[in-house]
Amino acid sequence: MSMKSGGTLLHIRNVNKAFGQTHVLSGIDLSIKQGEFVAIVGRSGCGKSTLLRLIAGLDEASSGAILLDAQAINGIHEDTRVLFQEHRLLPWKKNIDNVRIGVKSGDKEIAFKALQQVGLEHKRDDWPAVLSGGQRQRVALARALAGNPRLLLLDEPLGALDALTRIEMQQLIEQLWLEKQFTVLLVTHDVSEAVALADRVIIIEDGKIGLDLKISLSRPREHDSGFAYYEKTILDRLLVKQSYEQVRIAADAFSI
Ligand SMILES: Nc1ncnc2c1ncn2[C@@H]1O[C@H](COP(=O)(O)OP(=O)(O)OP(=O)(O)O)[C@@H](O)[C@H]1O
Repeated sequence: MSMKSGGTLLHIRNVNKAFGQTHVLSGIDLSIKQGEFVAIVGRSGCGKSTLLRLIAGLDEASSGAILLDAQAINGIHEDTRVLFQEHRLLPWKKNIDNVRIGVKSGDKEIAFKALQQVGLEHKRDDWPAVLSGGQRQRVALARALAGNPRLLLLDEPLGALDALTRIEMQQLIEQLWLEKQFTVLLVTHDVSEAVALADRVIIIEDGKIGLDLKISLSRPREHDSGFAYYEKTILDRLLVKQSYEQVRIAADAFSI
C-alpha cells in the first residue's frame, strides 16, 4: 500500500453500533488524514473503545462503513496495530520474541531495531515479568511498531502508568510518530494528554461526535496559556455535558 501523505486514510461514514437494544454509537462521520494524530475523549461508557474496536476490525458496525484507503475494513488489517492499556505480552516469550510477533517475517533484526527505538535493546533477552510497567508498555509499543503500521490505535495505553512514566511515554510516542509519520488514533481519559499529543481532539457524547477541535499549538507542546485554553475548552464541554445529564437524571427521578 502506498503512503499518501495528507490524503484521507480513514473514512468513517454514518457508523452505528448497538449491543442488543443498547445503541452505543449513532451516525458517526469522521475522516482522518494520513499522518494525523487524533485523540478521542469522552465520558466513561460513551463508546470510545467501541469505535476503536470497529476501526481495528475487532468488531463489526451494526450499519455504516469504515474504509481504510477507500477499502472497507473486513477484520484485522495488516496496516493497523493496536496498543491497549494492558501490555498483552506473552509471559513465556522473551522480550525480543514478543516483539517478533509483530514482524510478519519474524525477522529478529527488525524486532531488535524496534526494541532499540523504544530504548530497551538491553532487555532483549529478559522476560516481560522482570520489567517495570512502563518498560512492558514500551515493549508492547515496539511490537506494535515493528510491523511498520500505517495506523496505530491506542486505547488508553498509558492509563495504568505513574505520572512521570506517562509523560516519558507520551514523549516517546510523539517522537516516533514524528519520525515514522504513521497515523494515530488515541483514546484517552486524560484531557491534558490529548492536548499534549493530538492535532485534533474529538469528543464523543451520547454516541455522537460532540466536538471536533483542531489543536493549533507548535510542538513540542509547552504547558502555556494556549495549552490551558484548549484544556479548559475540552473540560468545560465534558463537564457541562455531565451537569446537563445529571439534571436530566434528577428531573426523571422527580418526574419533572
Ligand atoms: N461487547 C459488548 N456487549 C455489550 N455491551 C457492550 C459491549 N462492549 C461495550 N458495551 C457497552 O457499550 C458502551 C460503551 O462502551 P465503551 O467501552 O466503548 O465505552 P468507553 O467510552 O470506551 O468507556 P471507558 O472510558 O469507561 O473505557 C458501554 O455501555 C458498554 O457497557
